[in-house]
Amino acid sequence: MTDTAIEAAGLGRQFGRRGKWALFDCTFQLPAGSVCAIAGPNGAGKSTLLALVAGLLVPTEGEVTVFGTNPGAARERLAFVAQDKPLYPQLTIAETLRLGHELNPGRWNAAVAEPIVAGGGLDPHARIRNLSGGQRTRVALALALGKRPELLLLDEPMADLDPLARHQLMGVLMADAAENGTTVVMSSHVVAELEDACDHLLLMGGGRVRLAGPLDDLLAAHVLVTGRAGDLGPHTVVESRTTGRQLTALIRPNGPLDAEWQTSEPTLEELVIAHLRSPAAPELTLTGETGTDADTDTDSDSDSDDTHTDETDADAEEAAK
Ligand SMILES: Nc1ncnc2c1ncn2[C@@H]1O[C@H](COP(=O)(O)OP(=O)(O)OP(=O)(O)O)[C@@H](O)[C@H]1O
Repeated sequence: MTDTAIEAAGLGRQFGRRGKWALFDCTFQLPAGSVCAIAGPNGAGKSTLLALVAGLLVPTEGEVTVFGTNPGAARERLAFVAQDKPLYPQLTIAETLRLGHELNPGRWNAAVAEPIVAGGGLDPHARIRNLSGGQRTRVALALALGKRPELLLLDEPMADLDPLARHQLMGVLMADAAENGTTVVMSSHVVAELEDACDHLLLMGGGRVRLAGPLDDLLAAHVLVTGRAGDLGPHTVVESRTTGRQLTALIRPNGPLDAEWQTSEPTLEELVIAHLRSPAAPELTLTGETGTDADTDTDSDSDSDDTHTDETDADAEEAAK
């Protein structure tokens, strides 16, 4: 038994003949039972990280463990909804859920999976190939939750859902996670969507971890300051903008702030956007347990890895397992 759901140490992955690093030097810990948001710009390495944690990709360097073991050995305990939602197109929805049952003997819970499908008014006899993108997402989420995973990995799960479906399925996901203590890791570009749901944040950029830790601690480590343009002295400036004589900056205070600054705690959106605008800002990893932190300054290749990009029957089988 371990209290850590995911531990990555120096994790990295290269792709293609030119060996481009999609992810490198990735080190973080996620406590079991957390709901973690993964944010970051396109190409930041979010999907690569999720595929490594799911055991669908092998690291080029470093290591990742899931519940203290390698991801392959933890396969039964995790479910992964990949960005392209691989499912068998020729099966019906009912056959897909039956396959989920057969591939997860002793774990499968139809009472969780079936209402998710029914909630979208889907005909169980409809074939996957005839479903819309959002309808396929609903089936993929039903398959993942029906498996009763201890770790649920979701790569932009809500991207093709309408606002009502998004709201309803997010509610189902969070209620289910709270009831069962499921660890959830979810990437999204809609930061507002993550704010209410998540208690941990992993902000990626350029293949690296930029911010990692409990969300409240990360927010508390930053201050938005406004005042007459002046010296921010010993503080770490993540991003600053000047309008006339007025300066607005997101900083990490190193000591007391001069009383002349107006200060407030940033929202998640302000924190993420400031870091996205300033890719060279120092990284920050906080660990809730110890309260310690590490604050460090610090061509696309078309050769593809089939495991990661192609919608194959193997991917569909992975999704059902
Ligand atoms: N199979 C692959 N073959 C070659 N390069 C790849 C492959 N998969 C990812 N990459 C590259 O690795 C980098 C990270 O990609 P990844 O899909 O992990 O980013 P992401 O943060 O999920 O992006 P997005 O927000 O657009 O989904 C990108 O530069 C991408 O081109």
